[in-house]
Amino acid sequence: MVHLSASSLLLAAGILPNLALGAGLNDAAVSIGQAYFGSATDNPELSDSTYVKQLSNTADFGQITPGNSQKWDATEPSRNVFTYSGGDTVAKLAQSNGQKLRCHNLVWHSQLPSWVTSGNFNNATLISIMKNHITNLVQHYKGQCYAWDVVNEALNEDGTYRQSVWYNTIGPAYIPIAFATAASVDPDVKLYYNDYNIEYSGAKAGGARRIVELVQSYGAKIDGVGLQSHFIVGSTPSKADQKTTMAGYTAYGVDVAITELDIRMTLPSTNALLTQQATDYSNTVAACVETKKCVGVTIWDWTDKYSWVPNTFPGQGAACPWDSNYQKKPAYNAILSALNAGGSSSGGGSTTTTTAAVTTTTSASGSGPTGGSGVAQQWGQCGGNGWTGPTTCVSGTTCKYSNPWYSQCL
Ligand SMILES: O[C@@H]1[C@@H](O)[C@H](O[C@@H]2CO[C@@H](O[C@@H]3CO[C@@H](O[C@@H]4CO[C@@H](O)[C@H](O)[C@H]4O)[C@H](O)[C@H]3O)[C@H](O)[C@H]2O)OC[C@H]1O
Repeated sequence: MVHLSASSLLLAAGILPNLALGAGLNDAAVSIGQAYFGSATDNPELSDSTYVKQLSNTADFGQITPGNSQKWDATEPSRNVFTYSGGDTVAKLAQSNGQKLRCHNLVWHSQLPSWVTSGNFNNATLISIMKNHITNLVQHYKGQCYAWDVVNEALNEDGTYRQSVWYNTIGPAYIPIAFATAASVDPDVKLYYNDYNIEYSGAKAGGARRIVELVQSYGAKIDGVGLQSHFIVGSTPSKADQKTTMAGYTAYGVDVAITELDIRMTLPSTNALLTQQATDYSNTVAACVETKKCVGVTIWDWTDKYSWVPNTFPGQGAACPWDSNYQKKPAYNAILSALNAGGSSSGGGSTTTTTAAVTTTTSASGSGPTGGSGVAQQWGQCGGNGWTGPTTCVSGTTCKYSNPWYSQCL
Protein backbone atom coordinates (compact mmCIF):
# COMPACT_ATOMS: atom_id res chain seq x y z
CA MET A 1 0.00 0.00 0.00
CA VAL A 2 1.37 3.44 -0.94
CA HIS A 3 1.12 6.13 1.75
CA LEU A 4 0.95 9.66 0.44
CA SER A 5 1.91 12.50 2.75
CA ALA A 6 -0.35 15.49 3.15
CA SER A 7 2.16 17.64 1.27
CA SER A 8 2.38 15.23 -1.67
CA LEU A 9 -1.41 15.17 -1.88
CA LEU A 10 -1.46 18.97 -1.90
CA LEU A 11 1.32 18.94 -4.48
CA ALA A 12 -0.56 16.51 -6.69
CA ALA A 13 -3.61 18.73 -6.42
CA GLY A 14 -1.54 21.69 -7.52
CA ILE A 15 -2.02 23.48 -4.19
CA LEU A 16 1.65 23.44 -3.10
CA PRO A 17 4.55 24.39 -5.36
CA ASN A 18 6.90 21.50 -6.14
CA LEU A 19 10.02 22.47 -4.23
CA ALA A 20 12.02 19.87 -6.15
CA LEU A 21 11.54 21.92 -9.29
CA GLY A 22 13.89 24.76 -10.09
CA ALA A 23 13.13 27.93 -8.16
CA GLY A 24 15.08 30.08 -10.61
CA LEU A 25 15.63 29.87 -14.36
CA ASN A 26 19.12 28.36 -14.23
CA ASP A 27 18.23 26.01 -11.37
CA ALA A 28 15.29 24.78 -13.41
CA ALA A 29 17.38 24.39 -16.59
CA VAL A 30 20.12 22.46 -14.81
CA SER A 31 17.60 20.25 -13.02
CA ILE A 32 16.29 19.00 -16.38
CA GLY A 33 19.77 18.32 -17.75
CA GLN A 34 20.50 21.52 -19.63
CA ALA A 35 23.92 23.13 -19.24
CA TYR A 36 22.68 26.58 -18.21
CA PHE A 37 20.15 29.39 -18.47
CA GLY A 38 21.99 32.66 -19.05
CA SER A 39 21.98 36.31 -20.00
CA ALA A 40 24.05 38.68 -22.08
CA THR A 41 25.50 41.68 -20.34
CA ASP A 42 27.60 44.70 -21.26
CA ASN A 43 30.31 46.66 -19.52
CA PRO A 44 28.50 50.01 -19.00
CA GLU A 45 25.73 48.41 -16.92
CA LEU A 46 28.22 46.68 -14.63
CA SER A 47 28.52 49.94 -12.66
CA ASP A 48 24.86 49.46 -11.56
CA SER A 49 25.07 47.43 -8.34
CA THR A 50 21.37 46.46 -8.36
CA TYR A 51 21.81 45.16 -11.89
CA VAL A 52 24.98 43.23 -11.06
CA LYS A 53 23.37 41.62 -8.01
CA GLN A 54 20.63 40.07 -10.13
CA LEU A 55 22.99 39.17 -12.99
CA SER A 56 25.12 37.35 -10.41
CA ASN A 57 22.13 35.43 -9.02
CA THR A 58 23.03 31.93 -10.13
CA ALA A 59 19.56 30.61 -9.33
CA ASP A 60 18.50 32.50 -12.47
CA PHE A 61 21.73 32.83 -14.48
CA GLY A 62 24.37 30.13 -14.79
CA GLN A 63 25.96 31.68 -17.86
CA ILE A 64 26.76 35.14 -19.22
CA THR A 65 27.76 36.48 -22.65
CA PRO A 66 29.59 39.77 -23.23
CA GLY A 67 27.34 41.77 -25.57
CA ASN A 68 30.13 43.83 -27.13
CA SER A 69 33.47 43.62 -25.39
CA GLN A 70 34.89 40.58 -27.22
CA LYS A 71 34.00 41.86 -30.68
CA TRP A 72 36.72 42.80 -33.17
CA ASP A 73 36.37 46.58 -32.74
CA ALA A 74 36.84 46.16 -28.99
CA THR A 75 39.66 43.61 -29.06
CA GLU A 76 41.83 44.51 -32.08
CA PRO A 77 41.11 48.19 -32.81
CA SER A 78 44.45 48.51 -34.61
CA ARG A 79 46.23 45.77 -36.50
CA ASN A 80 47.88 43.30 -34.14
CA VAL A 81 47.14 45.52 -31.09
CA PHE A 82 44.92 43.55 -28.74
CA THR A 83 42.88 45.03 -25.86
CA TYR A 84 41.11 42.69 -23.51
CA SER A 85 40.08 44.93 -20.60
CA GLY A 86 36.33 45.01 -21.31
CA GLY A 87 36.08 41.30 -22.09
CA ASP A 88 38.20 40.41 -19.10
CA THR A 89 35.84 42.32 -16.78
CA VAL A 90 32.93 40.17 -17.92
CA ALA A 91 35.01 36.98 -17.86
CA LYS A 92 36.16 37.68 -14.29
CA LEU A 93 32.60 38.37 -13.16
CA ALA A 94 31.50 35.04 -14.61
CA GLN A 95 34.40 33.27 -12.94
CA SER A 96 33.77 34.85 -9.52
CA ASN A 97 30.07 33.96 -9.77
CA GLY A 98 30.80 30.40 -10.96
CA GLN A 99 28.95 31.09 -14.23
CA LYS A 100 29.77 29.71 -17.67
CA LEU A 101 30.98 32.21 -20.25
CA ARG A 102 29.72 32.12 -23.85
CA CYS A 103 32.33 34.02 -25.84
CA HIS A 104 31.03 36.27 -28.64
CA ASN A 105 32.36 36.57 -31.36
CA LEU A 106 35.41 35.96 -33.57
CA VAL A 107 34.46 36.64 -37.21
CA TRP A 108 31.53 38.94 -38.13
CA HIS A 109 30.85 41.51 -40.83
CA SER A 110 29.73 44.09 -38.27
CA GLN A 111 31.54 46.06 -35.57
CA LEU A 112 34.79 45.69 -37.53
CA PRO A 113 37.39 48.48 -37.35
CA SER A 114 37.99 50.35 -40.61
CA TRP A 115 41.53 49.00 -40.85
CA VAL A 116 39.93 45.63 -41.64
CA THR A 117 37.09 46.77 -43.90
CA SER A 118 39.04 49.40 -45.83
CA GLY A 119 42.45 47.76 -45.95
CA ASN A 120 41.99 46.23 -49.43
CA PHE A 121 43.89 43.16 -48.28
CA ASN A 122 44.39 40.29 -50.70
CA ASN A 123 43.21 36.76 -50.00
CA ALA A 124 46.38 35.48 -48.32
CA THR A 125 46.82 38.58 -46.16
CA LEU A 126 43.21 38.64 -45.00
CA ILE A 127 43.38 34.94 -44.11
CA SER A 128 46.46 35.63 -42.03
CA ILE A 129 44.78 38.63 -40.36
CA MET A 130 41.71 36.52 -39.53
CA LYS A 131 43.83 33.63 -38.22
CA ASN A 132 45.93 36.00 -36.13
CA HIS A 133 42.81 37.54 -34.56
CA ILE A 134 41.25 34.16 -33.80
CA THR A 135 44.50 32.76 -32.43
CA ASN A 136 45.02 35.70 -30.08
CA LEU A 137 41.47 35.77 -28.72
CA VAL A 138 41.06 32.02 -28.31
CA GLN A 139 44.48 31.80 -26.65
CA HIS A 140 43.73 34.73 -24.31
CA TYR A 141 40.41 33.24 -23.18
CA LYS A 142 41.56 29.61 -23.24
CA GLY A 143 39.98 27.72 -20.36
CA GLN A 144 37.50 30.53 -19.65
CA CYS A 145 34.91 30.07 -22.41
CA TYR A 146 32.30 27.35 -22.50
CA ALA A 147 31.81 28.16 -26.19
CA TRP A 148 32.91 30.61 -28.88
CA ASP A 149 30.63 32.02 -31.56
CA VAL A 150 33.30 31.50 -34.22
CA VAL A 151 31.40 32.92 -37.19
CA ASN A 152 28.43 35.23 -36.74
CA GLU A 153 25.79 36.00 -39.38
CA ALA A 154 27.45 34.75 -42.58
CA LEU A 155 24.14 34.38 -44.43
CA ASN A 156 21.65 36.47 -46.37
CA GLU A 157 17.94 35.91 -45.82
CA ASP A 158 17.76 33.67 -48.94
CA GLY A 159 20.43 31.34 -47.57
CA THR A 160 23.23 32.58 -49.81
CA TYR A 161 26.44 33.94 -48.37
CA ARG A 162 26.40 37.52 -47.14
CA GLN A 163 28.69 39.87 -49.04
CA SER A 164 31.27 40.85 -46.46
CA VAL A 165 34.95 41.61 -46.46
CA TRP A 166 35.49 37.99 -45.45
CA TYR A 167 33.36 36.39 -48.17
CA ASN A 168 34.31 38.87 -50.89
CA THR A 169 38.03 38.35 -50.33
CA ILE A 170 38.39 34.76 -49.18
CA GLY A 171 35.18 33.10 -50.41
CA PRO A 172 33.17 30.65 -48.29
CA ALA A 173 36.45 29.02 -47.25
CA TYR A 174 36.81 31.69 -44.57
CA ILE A 175 34.25 29.80 -42.51
CA PRO A 176 36.00 26.41 -42.23
CA ILE A 177 39.36 28.15 -41.91
CA ALA A 178 38.00 30.12 -38.93
CA PHE A 179 36.69 26.97 -37.23
CA ALA A 180 39.90 25.03 -37.89
CA THR A 181 42.00 27.88 -36.49
CA ALA A 182 39.93 28.17 -33.31
CA ALA A 183 40.06 24.40 -32.75
CA SER A 184 43.82 24.32 -33.23
CA VAL A 185 44.29 26.84 -30.39
CA ASP A 186 41.75 25.41 -27.93
CA PRO A 187 40.56 21.89 -28.75
CA ASP A 188 38.26 21.88 -25.70
CA VAL A 189 36.09 24.97 -26.23
CA LYS A 190 32.81 24.43 -28.07
CA LEU A 191 32.69 26.12 -31.47
CA TYR A 192 29.42 27.57 -32.81
CA TYR A 193 28.01 29.06 -35.98
CA ASN A 194 25.58 31.79 -34.78
CA ASP A 195 22.88 33.65 -36.76
CA TYR A 196 19.38 35.17 -36.69
CA ASN A 197 16.29 34.10 -38.67
CA ILE A 198 17.64 30.53 -38.79
CA GLU A 199 15.27 29.49 -35.98
CA TYR A 200 12.44 28.53 -38.32
CA SER A 201 12.14 26.60 -41.57
CA GLY A 202 13.15 28.37 -44.75
CA ALA A 203 16.03 29.21 -47.05
CA LYS A 204 18.21 30.78 -44.38
CA ALA A 205 17.98 27.71 -42.11
CA GLY A 206 19.01 25.67 -45.17
CA GLY A 207 22.03 27.93 -45.53
CA ALA A 208 22.97 27.33 -41.89
CA ARG A 209 22.76 23.57 -42.37
CA ARG A 210 25.04 23.89 -45.38
CA ILE A 211 27.53 25.81 -43.26
CA VAL A 212 27.61 22.91 -40.79
CA GLU A 213 28.20 20.54 -43.72
CA LEU A 214 30.86 22.82 -45.19
CA VAL A 215 32.85 22.93 -41.95
CA GLN A 216 32.47 19.18 -41.46
CA SER A 217 33.46 18.43 -45.08
CA TYR A 218 36.63 20.42 -44.50
CA GLY A 219 37.40 18.12 -41.57
CA ALA A 220 37.15 20.96 -39.06
CA LYS A 221 35.33 20.82 -35.73
CA ILE A 222 31.95 22.48 -35.31
CA ASP A 223 30.07 21.78 -32.08
CA GLY A 224 26.89 23.74 -32.42
CA VAL A 225 24.53 26.14 -34.11
CA GLY A 226 23.51 29.23 -32.14
CA LEU A 227 19.96 30.41 -32.76
CA GLN A 228 19.96 34.09 -31.87
CA SER A 229 16.15 34.25 -31.57
CA HIS A 230 15.52 37.99 -31.69
CA PHE A 231 11.76 37.62 -32.04
CA ILE A 232 8.69 39.87 -32.24
CA VAL A 233 5.63 39.49 -29.98
CA GLY A 234 2.88 37.73 -31.91
CA SER A 235 5.21 36.78 -34.80
CA THR A 236 7.44 34.34 -32.93
CA PRO A 237 7.84 31.04 -34.82
CA SER A 238 5.74 28.19 -33.44
CA LYS A 239 7.25 25.69 -31.02
CA ALA A 240 6.79 22.93 -33.62
CA ASP A 241 8.65 24.89 -36.31
CA GLN A 242 11.48 25.76 -33.92
CA LYS A 243 11.81 22.09 -32.90
CA THR A 244 11.81 20.91 -36.52
CA THR A 245 14.48 23.45 -37.39
CA MET A 246 16.61 22.51 -34.37
CA ALA A 247 16.33 18.87 -35.43
CA GLY A 248 17.62 19.86 -38.86
CA TYR A 249 20.87 20.97 -37.22
CA THR A 250 21.19 18.22 -34.62
CA ALA A 251 20.86 15.67 -37.44
CA TYR A 252 24.47 16.62 -38.23
CA GLY A 253 25.53 15.58 -34.73
CA VAL A 254 25.96 19.13 -33.42
CA ASP A 255 24.36 20.84 -30.42
CA VAL A 256 22.03 23.79 -30.67
CA ALA A 257 21.61 26.68 -28.24
CA ILE A 258 19.31 29.68 -28.08
CA THR A 259 21.96 32.38 -27.83
CA GLU A 260 20.37 35.85 -27.90
CA LEU A 261 16.68 35.50 -27.04
CA ASP A 262 14.52 38.60 -26.73
CA ILE A 263 10.95 39.21 -27.88
CA ARG A 264 10.22 42.82 -28.69
CA MET A 265 6.95 44.68 -29.15
CA THR A 266 5.83 47.98 -30.61
CA LEU A 267 5.62 50.34 -27.65
CA PRO A 268 3.77 51.13 -25.49
CA SER A 269 3.56 47.84 -23.66
CA THR A 270 0.03 46.63 -22.84
CA ASN A 271 -1.26 43.74 -20.74
CA ALA A 272 -2.33 41.96 -23.92
CA LEU A 273 1.15 42.31 -25.42
CA LEU A 274 2.78 41.12 -22.18
CA THR A 275 0.50 38.07 -22.14
CA GLN A 276 1.35 37.23 -25.75
CA GLN A 277 5.03 37.83 -25.01
CA ALA A 278 4.84 35.30 -22.15
CA THR A 279 3.34 32.74 -24.53
CA ASP A 280 6.05 33.42 -27.12
CA TYR A 281 8.83 33.05 -24.54
CA SER A 282 7.23 29.85 -23.25
CA ASN A 283 7.01 28.27 -26.71
CA THR A 284 10.61 29.18 -27.55
CA VAL A 285 12.07 27.87 -24.30
CA ALA A 286 9.90 24.74 -24.59
CA ALA A 287 11.32 24.07 -28.07
CA CYS A 288 14.78 23.95 -26.51
CA VAL A 289 13.61 21.93 -23.50
CA GLU A 290 12.05 19.34 -25.81
CA THR A 291 15.18 19.03 -27.96
CA LYS A 292 17.76 16.78 -26.36
CA LYS A 293 20.78 18.47 -27.93
CA CYS A 294 19.60 22.00 -27.10
CA VAL A 295 22.08 22.81 -24.34
CA GLY A 296 20.68 26.06 -22.99
CA VAL A 297 18.99 29.41 -23.46
CA THR A 298 20.64 32.84 -23.22
CA ILE A 299 18.51 35.99 -23.12
CA TRP A 300 20.04 39.12 -24.70
CA ASP A 301 20.13 40.92 -21.37
CA TRP A 302 17.55 40.32 -18.69
CA THR A 303 16.10 43.82 -18.08
CA ASP A 304 14.47 46.28 -20.46
CA LYS A 305 16.62 48.95 -18.82
CA TYR A 306 19.69 47.80 -20.74
CA SER A 307 18.19 46.07 -23.78
CA TRP A 308 19.77 46.84 -27.17
CA VAL A 309 16.34 46.82 -28.84
CA PRO A 310 15.14 50.46 -28.54
CA ASN A 311 18.42 51.74 -29.95
CA THR A 312 18.30 49.41 -32.95
CA PHE A 313 14.57 49.22 -33.66
CA PRO A 314 13.07 52.67 -32.97
CA GLY A 315 9.60 52.52 -31.40
CA GLN A 316 10.10 48.94 -30.22
CA GLY A 317 11.25 47.54 -26.91
CA ALA A 318 10.07 45.88 -23.68
CA ALA A 319 11.75 42.74 -25.03
CA CYS A 320 13.19 41.23 -21.83
CA PRO A 321 11.63 39.13 -19.02
CA TRP A 322 12.23 41.89 -16.45
CA ASP A 323 11.01 45.46 -16.97
CA SER A 324 13.20 48.55 -16.66
CA ASN A 325 12.39 48.77 -12.92
CA TYR A 326 13.71 45.24 -12.43
CA GLN A 327 10.21 43.82 -11.91
CA LYS A 328 9.51 40.38 -13.36
CA LYS A 329 7.09 40.40 -16.27
CA PRO A 330 4.69 37.52 -17.07
CA ALA A 331 7.41 36.19 -19.37
CA TYR A 332 9.54 35.24 -16.35
CA ASN A 333 7.06 32.76 -14.90
CA ALA A 334 6.25 31.49 -18.39
CA ILE A 335 9.93 30.66 -18.95
CA LEU A 336 10.21 29.07 -15.50
CA SER A 337 7.14 26.92 -16.13
CA ALA A 338 8.44 25.85 -19.55
CA LEU A 339 11.72 24.77 -17.97
CA ASN A 340 10.07 23.01 -15.06
CA ALA A 341 7.75 21.19 -17.48
CA GLY A 342 10.92 19.61 -18.83
CA GLY A 343 11.11 17.59 -15.63
CA SER A 344 7.80 15.89 -16.42
CA SER A 345 7.57 12.77 -18.54
CA SER A 346 7.01 14.76 -21.73
CA GLY A 347 9.67 17.35 -21.17
CA GLY A 348 13.37 18.13 -21.45
CA GLY A 349 16.09 15.57 -21.65
CA SER A 350 13.86 13.55 -23.93
CA THR A 351 14.78 13.05 -27.55
CA THR A 352 12.67 15.12 -29.86
CA THR A 353 10.64 13.04 -32.28
CA THR A 354 10.47 15.83 -34.78
CA THR A 355 11.72 14.70 -38.17
CA ALA A 356 14.97 16.32 -39.20
CA ALA A 357 14.41 18.74 -42.04
CA VAL A 358 17.65 18.01 -43.84
CA THR A 359 17.38 18.95 -47.46
CA THR A 360 19.74 18.64 -50.35
CA THR A 361 17.89 20.96 -52.66
CA THR A 362 19.56 23.91 -54.29
CA SER A 363 19.38 27.26 -52.53
CA ALA A 364 17.93 30.36 -54.18
CA SER A 365 21.36 31.27 -55.54
CA GLY A 366 22.07 27.81 -56.85
CA SER A 367 24.93 27.54 -54.39
CA GLY A 368 23.47 24.78 -52.25
CA PRO A 369 24.64 21.19 -52.13
CA THR A 370 23.79 19.67 -55.48
CA GLY A 371 26.35 16.94 -55.78
CA GLY A 372 25.42 13.33 -55.46
CA SER A 373 27.86 10.64 -54.46
CA GLY A 374 31.15 11.14 -56.28
CA VAL A 375 30.38 14.72 -57.29
CA ALA A 376 31.89 17.60 -55.33
CA GLN A 377 29.39 20.15 -54.10
CA GLN A 378 29.66 23.62 -55.47
CA TRP A 379 30.34 25.25 -52.10
CA GLY A 380 32.62 22.51 -50.80
CA GLN A 381 36.15 21.25 -51.12
CA CYS A 382 37.13 19.41 -54.30
CA GLY A 383 40.88 18.92 -54.18
CA GLY A 384 44.26 19.68 -52.67
CA ASN A 385 45.69 19.30 -49.21
CA GLY A 386 45.08 15.58 -48.92
CA TRP A 387 41.41 15.86 -49.88
CA THR A 388 40.15 12.35 -50.66
CA GLY A 389 36.56 13.20 -51.55
CA PRO A 390 35.09 13.77 -54.99
CA THR A 391 36.97 16.06 -57.37
CA THR A 392 34.47 16.14 -60.21
CA CYS A 393 32.40 19.28 -59.84
CA VAL A 394 28.76 19.69 -60.63
CA SER A 395 27.95 20.71 -64.17
CA GLY A 396 29.10 24.20 -65.10
CA THR A 397 31.76 24.49 -62.39
CA THR A 398 35.40 23.50 -62.12
CA CYS A 399 37.60 22.73 -59.15
CA LYS A 400 39.70 25.75 -58.23
CA TYR A 401 42.20 26.31 -55.48
CA SER A 402 41.06 29.59 -53.99
CA ASN A 403 43.85 29.67 -51.44
CA PRO A 404 46.51 27.31 -50.04
CA TRP A 405 43.99 25.80 -47.63
CA TYR A 406 40.94 25.17 -49.59
CA SER A 407 39.38 24.48 -52.95
CA GLN A 408 35.95 25.13 -54.38
CA CYS A 409 33.92 24.26 -57.43
CA LEU A 410 33.39 27.65 -59.05
O1 LIG B 1 24.94 46.87 -27.76
C1 LIG B 1 24.56 46.26 -28.96
C2 LIG B 1 24.71 44.76 -28.85
O2 LIG B 1 23.81 44.24 -27.90
C3 LIG B 1 24.40 44.15 -30.21
O3 LIG B 1 24.62 42.76 -30.13
C4 LIG B 1 24.20 42.04 -31.31
C5 LIG B 1 22.69 41.85 -31.33
O4 LIG B 1 22.29 40.73 -32.09
C6 LIG B 1 23.13 40.20 -33.09
O5 LIG B 1 23.11 40.96 -34.28
C7 LIG B 1 21.86 41.48 -34.71
C8 LIG B 1 20.82 40.40 -34.88
O6 LIG B 1 19.62 40.97 -35.32
C9 LIG B 1 19.71 41.66 -36.59
O7 LIG B 1 18.45 42.18 -36.89
C10 LIG B 1 17.49 41.20 -37.27
C11 LIG B 1 16.89 41.59 -38.61
O8 LIG B 1 15.90 40.63 -38.94
C12 LIG B 1 14.82 40.60 -38.01
O9 LIG B 1 13.86 39.68 -38.49
C13 LIG B 1 15.34 40.13 -36.65
O10 LIG B 1 14.28 40.14 -35.71
C14 LIG B 1 16.43 41.08 -36.20
O11 LIG B 1 17.00 40.61 -34.98
C15 LIG B 1 20.71 42.78 -36.48
O12 LIG B 1 20.84 43.40 -37.75
C16 LIG B 1 22.06 42.24 -36.00
O13 LIG B 1 22.97 43.29 -35.78
C17 LIG B 1 24.58 40.08 -32.73
O14 LIG B 1 25.00 38.72 -32.73
C18 LIG B 1 24.88 40.71 -31.38
O15 LIG B 1 26.27 40.85 -31.23
O16 LIG B 1 25.26 44.69 -31.20
C19 LIG B 1 25.13 46.11 -31.39
C20 LIG B 1 25.44 46.80 -30.07
O17 LIG B 1 25.21 48.21 -30.22
